[in-house]
Amino acid sequence: MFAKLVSTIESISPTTITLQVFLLLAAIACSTRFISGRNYKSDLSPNGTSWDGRKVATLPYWFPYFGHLLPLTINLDRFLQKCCQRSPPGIFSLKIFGSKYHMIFTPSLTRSLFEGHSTAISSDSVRWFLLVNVFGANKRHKQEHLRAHGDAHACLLDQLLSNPSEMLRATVHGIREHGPNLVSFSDSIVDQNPWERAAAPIIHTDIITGDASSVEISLFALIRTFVANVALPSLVGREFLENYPEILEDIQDLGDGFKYFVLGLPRWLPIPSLTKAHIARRKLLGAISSLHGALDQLAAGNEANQPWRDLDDVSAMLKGRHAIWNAYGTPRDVRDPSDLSLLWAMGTKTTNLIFWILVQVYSNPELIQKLRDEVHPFAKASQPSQVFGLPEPARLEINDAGLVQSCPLLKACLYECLRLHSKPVSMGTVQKDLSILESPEDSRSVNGERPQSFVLEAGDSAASLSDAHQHDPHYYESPNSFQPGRFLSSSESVQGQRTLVRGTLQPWGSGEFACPGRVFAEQQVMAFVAAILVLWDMEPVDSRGWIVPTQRTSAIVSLPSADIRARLRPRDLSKTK
Ligand code: HEM
Repeated sequence: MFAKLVSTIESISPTTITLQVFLLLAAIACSTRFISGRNYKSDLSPNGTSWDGRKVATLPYWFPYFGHLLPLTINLDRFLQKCCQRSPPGIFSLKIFGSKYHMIFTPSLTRSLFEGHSTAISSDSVRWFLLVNVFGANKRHKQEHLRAHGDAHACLLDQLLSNPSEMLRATVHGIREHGPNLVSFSDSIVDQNPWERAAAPIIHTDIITGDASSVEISLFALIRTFVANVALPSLVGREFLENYPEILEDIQDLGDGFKYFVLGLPRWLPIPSLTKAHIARRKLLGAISSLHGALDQLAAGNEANQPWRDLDDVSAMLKGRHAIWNAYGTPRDVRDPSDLSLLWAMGTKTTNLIFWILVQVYSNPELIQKLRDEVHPFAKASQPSQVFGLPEPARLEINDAGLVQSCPLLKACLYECLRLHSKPVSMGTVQKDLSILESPEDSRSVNGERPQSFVLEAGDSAASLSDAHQHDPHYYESPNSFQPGRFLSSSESVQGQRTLVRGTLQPWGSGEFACPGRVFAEQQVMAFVAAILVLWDMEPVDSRGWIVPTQRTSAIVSLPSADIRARLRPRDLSKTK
């Protein structure tokens, strides 16, 4: 009997085995697709005659257990976009590794979940997942992280949501000091500012006078490096950037590997941006660890160790969290990644956003004039008279509170750029069965039927895909064009101004988990943009005029897919009001 079995197996050629395995897999895939497709159709039809308490339909998939993993890995953005187009109810589910992920892209369903059920949804596991997978925390120390997290997060909120925060004051001080030196007109690398060196400057001279008249630069490189150089010291102190001059490249490399970290791809895969992201993360964590070591020395009453000398300008937020972690005995491999997540947030999201606003605004001469008129009372540039025949740099005054309170058009440009160029995501795990409800407005806009409610079960995960809503023509007319006016009220307020109306846009995420840096981010973006507007004229080098670059996805705020060259010249301040 045994001999017969062996001879039968031996008689099967490897080609036959491969074919049989292939046929078996194809049969499994086809039947999985058939069954999941049938379930999808039945879940899409109303629950009996009722639109209430519906199950969320899971999109059909081919492979059991892995579910939608493959198309998500191949092209995450494109796949999610197609899923949204296929899902009339504004919500759909995906299966990954046997778990259910509800994806919501209708504003009222998002609000109903993240604001209406904030106690029934937890972001702890998502937050921990990102801290481990993206920022390199040690997964064995989850309990230690959870013990200190409440206090460390409260310290962060306390500092970032206070108005004006210490970090905003430091940033505005930096903008005042360095804004007039965005480009220095110096052709010696030694005399150029770090942000100019990153932007490959070429100085153009006036044919008649022979004087330097404008500087040609790579705009994204200039703005990113300038903003980061001015803003990051408000968090980690100036010495951090002096001791680690390559920090911006490392933050950028970490950002480029973000999606691979999220997907949990192993380090050895031959993907160049994944390898670079690992190296960058190790260097960044090393730099933060060194700073924490110096803070430990100070806390123990000693001198800070080399290379640190003066840590007075390190933010109260960073020092406060450091003290909290010391009190809890939180291990280094949890606290360093936590601070890295902050450094990354500050070194990418606002820098990218400021670039997009400047490109959109400078490409519209009428808009730029309106903005300059609006910000004039709160961002004033003046030219001091020459001393001993030497030209003095322009002087800048900024009233950040005035900008935020009284410049609705500038704020509308900020929100319109967030709508066009950001992909905010809120995620959480459902803790107990719950039901989320669509608003009548959304049901009219999205599916033209009566409002529906959906049931989510404990243990499922849920995420809001605001990007789909941000480009939905049901909510935003001509959704791909830049129209800041859509965020302004149609009538004027008592003070004779139109006011900002954010409507259903939620660029900072939703509910309790929304971005804790939102107040600070909005204030600093407005201060940077206003300062550049009042100090600098800008024109594109491309003879076709300003061309807003296409975007490539980065976590939250997109990157331009290619940089653009622009010419900067200081504004003639004698002619401005
Ligand atoms: C244009 C600028 C920014 C945008 C569009 C933005 C947007 C977001 C979004 C959508 C989230 C996820 C919220 C959620 O889960 O619902 C988030 C989280 C976060 N953001 Fe921002 N953010 C910006 C700037 C900043 C800045 C400047 C900081 C720090 C100073 C910051 C710190 C954080 C932190 C720490 C979290 C995680 C919150 C948590 O773990 O609960 N963000 N941000």
